[in-house]
Amino acid sequence: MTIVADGLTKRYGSKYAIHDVSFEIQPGTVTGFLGPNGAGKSTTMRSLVGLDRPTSGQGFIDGRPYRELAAPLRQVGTLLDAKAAHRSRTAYQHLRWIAATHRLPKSRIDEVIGITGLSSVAGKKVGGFSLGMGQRLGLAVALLGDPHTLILDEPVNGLDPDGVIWIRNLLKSLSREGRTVLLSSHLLSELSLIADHVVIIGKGRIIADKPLAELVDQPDRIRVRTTRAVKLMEVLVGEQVTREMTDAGTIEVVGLTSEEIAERASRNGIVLTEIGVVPRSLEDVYRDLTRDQVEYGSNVQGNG
Ligand SMILES: Nc1ncnc2c1ncn2[C@@H]1O[C@H](COP(=O)(O)OP(=O)(O)OP(=O)(O)O)[C@@H](O)[C@H]1O
Repeated sequence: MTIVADGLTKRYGSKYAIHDVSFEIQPGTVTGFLGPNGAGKSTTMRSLVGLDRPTSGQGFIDGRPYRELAAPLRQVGTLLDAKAAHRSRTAYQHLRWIAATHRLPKSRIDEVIGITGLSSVAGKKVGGFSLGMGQRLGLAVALLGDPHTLILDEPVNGLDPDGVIWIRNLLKSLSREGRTVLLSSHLLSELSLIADHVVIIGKGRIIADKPLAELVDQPDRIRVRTTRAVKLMEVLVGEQVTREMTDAGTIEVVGLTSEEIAERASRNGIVLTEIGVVPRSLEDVYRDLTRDQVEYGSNVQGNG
């Protein structure tokens, strides 16, 4: 019950939207798919389910190309365009119409309406839905066939804080049932709460594919504060040491332990006013990995 991308490549003219993208997404995990704008997340996900035709390479769901699945909705649920519903249909009609294509019972429609919290608006026209309601309806469609595999493009987008917590719990419980969940998101802090595994794409190529814990398990970054930061910078040199003055009195060091830093400072008569380990977040790792991969970045430097 895996999702496999095998050398997926999609070219528009001379430009590669994705280039030789390969990965294997395992059941029982939530995998986050990350990348800057235009990196190729949607193209990859769409290629996996036959909505984009790759120039070369292939996607496999449960060992088969999507088009060969006998009952696709029962095998893989997708949320790839939340606005795909017909605006003049009600949410219930939209679900009933899709359920009919796979001979799914009406009881399942009621179930997914319940799961996605749409009960009070099921009779309303989709055209009047907010982005968040549209996302919930898109998820209801994805869950309709009770599939073992889910491919969701930005499912958290537009949800209110309660909705964000709801989807976090939903996706975690689906993965605990042994299902395979692949989702893209720009919300890194949220993703670090949901995902067990992370795949990062930059400029159409995979640049990381690791368990989240491994990805953020980097050498300790030690933050020290002192009134003599310039002098301390001179003292903290070494072949494997990188150090950066993050503001006037603060230095962040990688490659030395807290003890080594304190010892060098003391030997040189420098008083440290603070010393501690800076935890690495998914956001830090992501920014390091994608620094050169941003296609539509601004030139304005943030403070962080
Ligand atoms: N129909 C198209 N014609 C030409 N180029 C395209 C087309 N669709 C996508 N692209 C290009 O392919 C690249 C990948 O786009 P894609 O939408 O997959 O990125 P993404 O990672 O999903 O971006 P975002 O985070 O902004 O949604 C981009 O450079 C985009 O401009």
